Amino acid sequence: MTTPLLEIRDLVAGYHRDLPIVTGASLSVAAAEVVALLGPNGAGKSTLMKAVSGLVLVMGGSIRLDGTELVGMPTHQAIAAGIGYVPQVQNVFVTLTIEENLRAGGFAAPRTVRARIAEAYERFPMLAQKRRNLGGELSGGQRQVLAIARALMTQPRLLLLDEPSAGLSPKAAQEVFAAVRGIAAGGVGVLMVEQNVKAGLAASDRGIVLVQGRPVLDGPAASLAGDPRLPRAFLGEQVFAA
Ligand SMILES: Nc1ncnc2c1ncn2[C@@H]1O[C@H](COP(=O)(O)OP(=O)(O)OP(=O)(O)O)[C@@H](O)[C@H]1O
Repeated sequence: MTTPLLEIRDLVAGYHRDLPIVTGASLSVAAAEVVALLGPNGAGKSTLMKAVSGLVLVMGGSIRLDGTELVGMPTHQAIAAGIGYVPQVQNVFVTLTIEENLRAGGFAAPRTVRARIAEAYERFPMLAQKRRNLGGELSGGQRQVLAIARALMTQPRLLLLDEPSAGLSPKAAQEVFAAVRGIAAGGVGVLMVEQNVKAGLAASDRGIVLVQGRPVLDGPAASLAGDPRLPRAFLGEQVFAA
């Protein structure tokens, strides 16, 4: 079997040493795969993403990207190793132009910024059209696209998206999901937290349900969408992986 792009084993992480939020999570993401990370409010989805990005305390376990251990790496090193992270809120600079936002996203690799911006404009023509507009002038969906394009400026191998469809109309959400599929088609692995279970799974290859800090279901998106254990897990019932 080939090594997955991201391999998390027995991860324990949180904000205080004596209060783990992620309580022993194991999961993987392959290159070119979109994985939806689902689960009830407070399950620890965002905390898990932050652990991969080096933004919270890791008390145990391992997080490997293409075999390289990320635990203990500061965020800038995790980015250099191939992690791209789009947080749920405040993910664009509202007082900077679109082009300045992209430039800021490429700070870690200044020599390739121009080429990356050209790529971003090719992938997302809307950003090229609005390059001189401020981030704060974009619609919600356009902001998400900018936030994703900004994260792509460092050419990540794994993209972590925290609720990219939050607050968007169904049409805008579909546009963001289409962009995500396009990015994965280029070989990038995507781990995406989603509250919108149906649309999130429809845009993903696989789904993982996190409850109280650990995955309780993990399977192909299409079969998980119709799995009766899915709503039960959200309601707090104990479910067991098949
Ligand atoms: N900065 C923080 N300091 C301390 N505790 C926090 C912090 N951020 C989140 N938590 C706690 O961690 C737990 C999990 O939060 P997290 O945001 O990871 O859940 P989630 O599954 O992403 O939920 P949601 O869908 O509501 O965003 C919650 O109990 C929350 O109160």
